[in-house]
Amino acid sequence: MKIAILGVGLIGGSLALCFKGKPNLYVIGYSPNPASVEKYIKRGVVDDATTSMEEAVADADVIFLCVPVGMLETYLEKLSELPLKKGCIITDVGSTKGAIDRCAKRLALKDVYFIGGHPMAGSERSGVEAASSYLFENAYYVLTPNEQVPQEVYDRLEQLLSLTRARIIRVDAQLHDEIVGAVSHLPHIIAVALVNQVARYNDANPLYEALAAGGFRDLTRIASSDPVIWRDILLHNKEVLLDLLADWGREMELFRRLLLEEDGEGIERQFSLASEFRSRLPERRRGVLHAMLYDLYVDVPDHPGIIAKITTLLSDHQINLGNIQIHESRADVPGVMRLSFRNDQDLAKAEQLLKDAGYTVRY
Ligand SMILES: NC(=O)c1ccc[n+]([C@@H]2O[C@H](COP(=O)([O-])OP(=O)(O)OC[C@H]3O[C@@H](n4cnc5c(N)ncnc54)[C@H](O)[C@@H]3O)[C@@H](O)[C@H]2O)c1
Ligand SMILES: O=C(O)C(=O)C[C@]1(C(=O)O)C=C[C@@H](O)C=C1
Repeated sequence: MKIAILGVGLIGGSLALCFKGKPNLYVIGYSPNPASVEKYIKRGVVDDATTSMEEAVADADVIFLCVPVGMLETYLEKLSELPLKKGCIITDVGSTKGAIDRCAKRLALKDVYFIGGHPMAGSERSGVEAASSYLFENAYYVLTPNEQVPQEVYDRLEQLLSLTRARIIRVDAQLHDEIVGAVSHLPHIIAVALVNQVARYNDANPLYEALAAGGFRDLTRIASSDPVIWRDILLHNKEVLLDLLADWGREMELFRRLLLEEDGEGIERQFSLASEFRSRLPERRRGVLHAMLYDLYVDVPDHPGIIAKITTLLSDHQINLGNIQIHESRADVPGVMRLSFRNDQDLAKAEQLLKDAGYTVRY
């Protein structure tokens, strides 16, 4: 089976890594940029790569469009003019589904099929450098086939996507945009607006930055997401987001009123309601981010070589580190290192070792 991936970035690269090396699968990547093509090959995420879209899609059984949402329609239009293998499935990974779904209907493709797709997994990072074969593990992967897609075709794509170890779910394209607007797009807007609000205060007094601790960081990780990717997503879900922002204004107004009236009970009620709903959210046991479930934090003094000391201690005891992050590393300020492990046993072993070595360990 030949799989063509157009745009081998975070998502395209992660898909490629899920497929590459599997029996009877051949993965070819496409980018108009020769330097990107070279990079895909050098990093070994694809079997081959090319700057020719014609070559990438010729005889392909499945084509994945993994470019920014704003480019998807242009790509689909280009594909509709190329000779493709009969029965070929074209799918995308865009974070909005309505517009591309309407485009596919308009193009009325012949002998090939379009099925919209959207893996509900990602990161604030972008580019093939951030790709991982674990990215989709246990995450939901939405497919939005229209009524013209035969069941057999849908099943073929579903079977291929089972290699991502994601949970495939079928959703209407418009409903997808409404729900994902609320659980993904609106949160990105809020994170960015909050960071920008604080950044303005920080211009006048840099103490804001110094005191921005866990709460601010937890809530705003996604504010570091790629500006172009998110420009396109927001513009392609405009109507839904305008309604959601109006609703958000009402949520904020409620808090304003509770404060003005010094309604402590009302404030408590809001926190209890939120906590109750949040505790019901399914745990996101997925690949790279799955490692978050096995995280611990170590306070690290500002000593030269401290990172090497900790990682050597762990590797000397055969403990595999999934990920490592330094949260603060300014001179004279103790830092916090986040260590992510792949399983419970490694986490427990690491905790004991680090404590025995005199480090302060927290969850
Ligand atoms: N980032 C996420 O968390 C996430 C999650 C699910 C779906 N998506 C969707 O996946 C798609 C890709 O996003 P990503 O996060 O992998 O981004 P990315 O920036 O990592 O990858 C985008 C790819 O498209 C290519 N590209 C960019 N502009 C192009 C252009 N003008 N012409 C041709 N190629 C171009 C880039 O070279 C890169 O290979 C988007 O449609 C996005 O909405 C993103
Ligand atoms: O985890 C993140 O960083 C993400 O932004 C992932 C996320 C999300 O909002 O959940 C972002 C965009 C996608 O289309 C799907 C998933």
